[in-house]
Amino acid sequence: MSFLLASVMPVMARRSIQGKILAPTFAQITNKRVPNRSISAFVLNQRHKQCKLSPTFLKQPLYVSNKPGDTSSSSGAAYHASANQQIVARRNEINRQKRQARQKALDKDRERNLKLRNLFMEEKQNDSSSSSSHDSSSIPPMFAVKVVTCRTLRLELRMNGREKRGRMFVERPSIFSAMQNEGGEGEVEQRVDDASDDNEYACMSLKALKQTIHEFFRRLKKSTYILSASLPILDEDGNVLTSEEGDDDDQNINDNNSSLGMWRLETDEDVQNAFLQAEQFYQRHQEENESTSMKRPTLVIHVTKDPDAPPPPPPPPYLVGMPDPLTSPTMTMLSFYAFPPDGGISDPESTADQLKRLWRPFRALGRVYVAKEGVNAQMSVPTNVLSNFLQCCTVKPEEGGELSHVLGTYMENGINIDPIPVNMEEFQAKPAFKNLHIRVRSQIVADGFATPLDWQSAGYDMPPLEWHQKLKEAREANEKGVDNAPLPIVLDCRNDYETQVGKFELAEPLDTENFRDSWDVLKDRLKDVPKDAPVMTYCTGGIRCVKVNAYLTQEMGMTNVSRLAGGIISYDRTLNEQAPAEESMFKGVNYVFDSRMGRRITDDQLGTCYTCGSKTHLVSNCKNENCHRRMVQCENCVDSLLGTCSEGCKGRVVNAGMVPKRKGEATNNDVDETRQESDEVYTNVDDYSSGYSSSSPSLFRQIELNTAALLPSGAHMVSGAMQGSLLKMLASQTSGRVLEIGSFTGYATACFLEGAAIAGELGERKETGIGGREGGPFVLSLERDRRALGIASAHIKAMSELGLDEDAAEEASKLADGPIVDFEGDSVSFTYKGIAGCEFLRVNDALATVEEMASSQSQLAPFDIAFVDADKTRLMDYVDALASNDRLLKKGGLIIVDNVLWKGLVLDANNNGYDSSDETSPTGSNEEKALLKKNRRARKLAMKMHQFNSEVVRDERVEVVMMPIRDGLSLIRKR
Ligand SMILES: C[S@@+](CC[C@H](N)C(=O)[O-])C[C@H]1O[C@@H](n2cnc3c(N)ncnc32)[C@H](O)[C@@H]1O
Repeated sequence: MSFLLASVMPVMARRSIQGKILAPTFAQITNKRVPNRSISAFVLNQRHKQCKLSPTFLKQPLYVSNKPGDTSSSSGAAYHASANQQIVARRNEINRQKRQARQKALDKDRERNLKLRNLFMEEKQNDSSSSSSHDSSSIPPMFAVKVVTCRTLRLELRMNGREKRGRMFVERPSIFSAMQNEGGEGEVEQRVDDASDDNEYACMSLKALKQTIHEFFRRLKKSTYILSASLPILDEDGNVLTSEEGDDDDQNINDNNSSLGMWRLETDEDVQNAFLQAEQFYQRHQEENESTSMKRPTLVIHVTKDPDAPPPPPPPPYLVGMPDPLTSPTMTMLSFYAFPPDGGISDPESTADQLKRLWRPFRALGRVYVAKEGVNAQMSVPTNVLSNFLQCCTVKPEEGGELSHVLGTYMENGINIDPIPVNMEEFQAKPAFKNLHIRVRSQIVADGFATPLDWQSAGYDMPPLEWHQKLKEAREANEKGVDNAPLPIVLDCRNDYETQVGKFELAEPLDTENFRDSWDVLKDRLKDVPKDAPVMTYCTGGIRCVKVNAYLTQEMGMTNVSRLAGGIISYDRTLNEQAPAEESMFKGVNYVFDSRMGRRITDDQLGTCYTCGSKTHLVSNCKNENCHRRMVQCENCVDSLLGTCSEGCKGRVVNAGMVPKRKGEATNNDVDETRQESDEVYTNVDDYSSGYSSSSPSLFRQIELNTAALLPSGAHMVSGAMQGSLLKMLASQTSGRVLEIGSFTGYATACFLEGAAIAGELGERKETGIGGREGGPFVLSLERDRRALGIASAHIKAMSELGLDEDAAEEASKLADGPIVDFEGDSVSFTYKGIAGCEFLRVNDALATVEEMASSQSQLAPFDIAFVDADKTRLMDYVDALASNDRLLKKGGLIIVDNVLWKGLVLDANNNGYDSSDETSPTGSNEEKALLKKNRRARKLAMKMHQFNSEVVRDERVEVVMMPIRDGLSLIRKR
């Protein structure tokens, strides 16, 4: 009977089935206190112990270990790690090949440019030494070629600017002089055979000419065209006249109208003849004109659409007559997922490419995951092409469809379409998505299973109206107290923050922080429940319930399992469309995963404000970008805490120049539309200064996102964009040797490494090559937490292999799927841009290691910068160790200490000191002050920080500049 009781728990119950508090009040949070004395005793003991435990540093081998993790374990984590590794390996290989090809092209370009530059020099010399009589030996070593494209090609290939026409230079090999001298055109045929080695010259072969043209007009590669040539038309000063747009009428050229002085280039011989004619024309012109602007032989090449080329295949029927998506007045939000049968998708990479190609014409935006098991998409599509888009996803191959093996009938419950399209202006002001990201993942919903279940067998897919009826009946039976009625167990399979603001009546939240945690909760909840008990599950769009119900039926043997078809989104829409008079059984807000963060279904306020405990329906993310906590927060607290989650984060935003959103960036606001703020206007100088600082590369943002996903409680510790950019810039001004104390997830490490590489590239490269312990640009980062190190090293691995931009960010984004792979061993090393070394060292206690480094005679070359960002209670000890030894930190080197403003609380510490009477009787009428004072630990640490600041500024060995950036950064220069 207990499960029946649980299943009818009152909607507003504050405890979940796990007994967890649904949303802690501020008092609950701050009541978790650690007795003061035990903190300092613990620190002292640890330090004492760890000094003895940390002899490893000097024995560390200099080795590079990028080996993949152990996948021998049979756990779900191992399975996904191994699947992920395969994808990662493949992606890496593709990227490596792309990089190689890019590099090859660049090298070729560079070589060519160098050659041309030399030829120009030669030309100049010839010019100044040549006599006024123009013999063939004074012919400049380059031809000028004017390339003009025809109108059809321009339109077809959307060519613009310099792609329409342009001038290029091609080398004139010595063979040309020989041809001229030995009888001109008639000899050409013979010459070509003799000069087969010279076929790489654009003036000698059609292939080489086309290749050269492609280097300038890259889009031409996509079309079939013909080449024709003509001699230049000169004005009276000998300037080559530019043809007007439209001169190069396709018809004229296709007719090969020799009266226009053009001739087709179809063979190598044609090409050589054309260039010979250009040269003869040049010589004649030189002889006839004493002074002329024509500097070198010039040929005009006309590129025209080939009339005999096969016509392009007809567009698929769903594109025929499609309106221009850019003219759509609204955007429609939609979502769908598919689990194709028979082993799913055999090649997710190529399916992802196919989706990109097929969806490009619709100008759709969104986030799409493709994995072997299927596709999961959340998108915004211009409403005027919505029906075309839907057709593209579902139409059969015989009707021109290409996606029916992946989507089509395998799309569970079709496509969930939001009934109310978003006005385009509104959408642009606050875009739900900014791009179309189609990403390959090991799973479309990370579940943590060792082997995938059969997703085709996942219980009954209950239509929304039937679901509605069932819930109504259950509510009635519950109210009447009908004992024997088989009340269903209604399970809300979403995470805790989603259920906090809205759920179905009678539903029990699983209250997980992560979907992967669902299985233990389900086992526990249903352990005493008969196998045939009715279980109804739901989630936002239905995809998670496919997995939950597959688990319930296949792993737990439940026989009467159903799920809400299309999830809450479909329920909401169906009820509105088909039974608008019915009262919704879902109350509150349906949390959604785009920047809207929620759709309000009823006015009920189910959420409990994270900060004050009052009722609300608002969901937001903390405005402190280093925290970004997702939370339920009432309007009053949003106002008083300036959209942050705590006084600490508010302090950061107010007191420090931390990075709020950039100009034009989407905000993750609450669901109340009236509360949106303008992205265009800066209202404080911190926002303004970050908005007008150079933006950070994508990888850095991804490191923040990964940290928020994997180690959310520490997300605020990440240096962040503004501070990170400063660290990078400082490192770039030194010789690039940085000691970081406290790596965490590698944000600052990545910034320093970038700075070190810049320093390495600018400075004189050391004989030793790549920087390392013994010299050169090098970042050594110390950390004790293996989980953090696992993540940090994955980030730096992506950076060293793929750089800092989209590719690296995409690679790093895969980490967010988890699981966290703990760092194994003592150290790992990387090389960035072939010049800067980076090493993570796992230590027991960073201070002990630093002291050891300072006192030993190691081979370690001195550092330029030491970033002290680990434990905050022994800062002066770190400064002592670093200031006392020039072999560890150079004379004149920088010690950078983070968090010196301690959320602004150092002001209190400075003015009032720490008074323990505050603990029992907080004073002051101001609510903000009262809340602050409750945070005893923060205040004690602020006191410590204030003591450090006071001590270090008086220290004769150093000079201090304290910067109010982010949480306060002190630059301490060793005199
Ligand atoms: C504030 S975070 C570092 C953030 C990082 N520097 C960044 O900018 O992204 C502090 C890190 O120091 C580590 N840490 C704290 N005390 C330490 C100690 N005594 N020895 C080594 N690491 C320590 C913590 O595990 C944590 O990962």
